[in-house]
Amino acid sequence: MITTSALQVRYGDTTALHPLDLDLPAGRIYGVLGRNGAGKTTLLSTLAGFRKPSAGTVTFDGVPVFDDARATTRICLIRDDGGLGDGTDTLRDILALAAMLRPGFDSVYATELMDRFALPRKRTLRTLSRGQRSAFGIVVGLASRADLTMFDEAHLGMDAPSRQLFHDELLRDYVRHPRTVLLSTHLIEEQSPLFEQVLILHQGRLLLREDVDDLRTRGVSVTGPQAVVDDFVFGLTVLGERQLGPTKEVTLFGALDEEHRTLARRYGLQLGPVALQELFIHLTGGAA
Ligand SMILES: Nc1ncnc2c1ncn2[C@@H]1O[C@H](COP(=O)(O)OP(=O)(O)OP(=O)(O)O)[C@@H](O)[C@H]1O
Repeated sequence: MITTSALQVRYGDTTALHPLDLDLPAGRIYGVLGRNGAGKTTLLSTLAGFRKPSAGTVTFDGVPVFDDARATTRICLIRDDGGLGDGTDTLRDILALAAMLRPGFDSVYATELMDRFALPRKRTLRTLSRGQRSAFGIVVGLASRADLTMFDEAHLGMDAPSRQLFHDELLRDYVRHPRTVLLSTHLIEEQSPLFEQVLILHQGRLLLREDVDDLRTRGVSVTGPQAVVDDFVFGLTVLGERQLGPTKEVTLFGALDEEHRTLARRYGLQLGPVALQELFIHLTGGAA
């Protein structure tokens, strides 16, 4: 269990995290969402013990994470910049170092992943492309098998097939070796199938924490002939709309009451799930 108590982080005059009390039980995959500057990187790097809290505490199974190897050897944070040295080491050397430092590191699995991502072991990190560097970070993050594994926008620059491989591998390895995973991302629709629970940060505060399945019920899409849909949604909170010829799809915020469900059936309107991204945009203040 990772626990924060009145955790606060300031950079000079900027408060990146307002006092935050959070318990994250082990053995789940959490999505950490938030707009630019919401505090995601600050939170993850503080949970990893990379950054000292300005106030409050972070503990992992009761051990303070900052400057305590009992906790930090069990935690792995992969950042969008890789964070794997100055770039002059070869991938082979970085993997050897990770194997030395991390008690759970699986070198056989790392080799398997290196092949699957087609990464060249003898090259230095700085000679890799952006996407290859990210893929290498993913290899280190997965093969570390750390009890708390965090990926902070770690997929940056990776192409769609590589990201798919990352997601498939994460789920496959998570089932074999359950651990706590935090994924910070702006690719909400793409990564949401991985999440069990979502944390939304907004302006340095925890705006929402909810199981993904519950979050999805906070909205509904309505599809049907334009005029009928327009009548139906009058007075309701519209998040977005799409038109395809005479058919219109409107995304609504809030669960529909029984009266509206009956009306929808009567008029032959289709009700469906809503994209998490649309809910996220609405909850964090709209597209403006
Ligand atoms: N080293 C720093 N010095 C001063 N302010 C900082 C520093 N790092 C972050 N901040 C500020 O703290 C706030 C939170 O930043 P953080 O990087 O945690 O956000 P984020 O949610 O990860 O954003 P993004 O999605 O853009 O990566 C922002 O207002 C940011 O400008």
